[in-house]
Amino acid sequence: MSVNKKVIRVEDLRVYFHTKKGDSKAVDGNHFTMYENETLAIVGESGCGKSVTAMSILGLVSKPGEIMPGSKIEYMGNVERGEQGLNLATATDEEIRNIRGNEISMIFQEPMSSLNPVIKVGDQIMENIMIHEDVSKEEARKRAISLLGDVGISRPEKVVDNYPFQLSGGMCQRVMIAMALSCNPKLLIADEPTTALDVTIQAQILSLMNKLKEEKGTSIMLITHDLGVVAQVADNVNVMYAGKVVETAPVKELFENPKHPYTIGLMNSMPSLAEDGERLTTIEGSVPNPLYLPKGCYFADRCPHATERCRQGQPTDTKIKSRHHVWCFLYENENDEKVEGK
Ligand SMILES: Nc1ncnc2c1ncn2[C@@H]1O[C@H](COP(=O)(O)OP(=O)(O)OP(=O)(O)O)[C@@H](O)[C@H]1O
Repeated sequence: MSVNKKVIRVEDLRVYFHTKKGDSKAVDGNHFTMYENETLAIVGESGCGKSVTAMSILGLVSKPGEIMPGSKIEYMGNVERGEQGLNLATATDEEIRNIRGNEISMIFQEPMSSLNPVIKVGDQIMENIMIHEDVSKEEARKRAISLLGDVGISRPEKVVDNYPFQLSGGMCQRVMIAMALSCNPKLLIADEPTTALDVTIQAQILSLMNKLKEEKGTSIMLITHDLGVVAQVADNVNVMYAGKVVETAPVKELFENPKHPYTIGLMNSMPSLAEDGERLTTIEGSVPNPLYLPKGCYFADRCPHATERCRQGQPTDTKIKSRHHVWCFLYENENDEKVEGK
């Protein structure tokens, strides 16, 4: 059991895109809890609903998308202020604006497209500080320089007056992180933050995120395809498939004792996890179209263990041990039996 405080609790989150062909169920019953001072990695193939989950927390789902009634994204930051938890799924735009960029902030994969090319990077950081806090321009500039230093930018007093195009991709990503950190967020959402960067910069950014968690107690959601990255920085992992979490566990437990056939498939297909000379396998088939989801387990068509039962109904939560849960019929009667092949 974690002793850390809860930062966000997601229950039955459903996000549908209402299209001409019908409802595309991008997220369909997602649930998880995030804690202070912990990094939760969300992994899964493209189209599994990772980014839409993040966008929901940030109140950035727009039409034709809709966070469906009954969904709960309870933000606990308010509880510390003596208020009730705020359900971000139903909060007003104003309530979300007060929190976004401030208590909850985000870094995206493409820093260049998130930074404004015609505004100096320092001014962009200062603006974010001044929107949320009552500080003078001088004070905000001092903070911007100090933040640029914190994220490992040398000569921050010079870089503060640079435009994004004068900086490399890695530097821009650091600027984005500085901006995301400018208001000491309780929750940082990082969506593939290192995918576009070379390995050296990637390692630096990941260690920066670790430092942030340890020093400030920030709760971090890391969205990634890369299980190698997960192994380096995550405390807990949610494996998502077709809009749902299919397995959740502390990182060491997940790597040592993966249960869901999809998790095992992902691990067997990761070059970064293979031993030298070990043959990589791929998971045949593809993620189902969220417009046409099957009646039973969404993974059944690709699963080597699928039975008729799996095609007829949805698996429910099986607890393997504390904080390790799996949604798979293989485990419904037995608590700790391994799937062959791992
Ligand atoms: N504006 C939209 N209209 C219709 N469907 C959408 C829209 N945005 C996202 N989707 C659908 O939602 C599903 C989940 O997308 P999402 O971007 O969350 O996946 P992801 O797991 O983050 O993938 P990736 O790793 O490629 O970023 C996808 O099937 C996608 O087609």
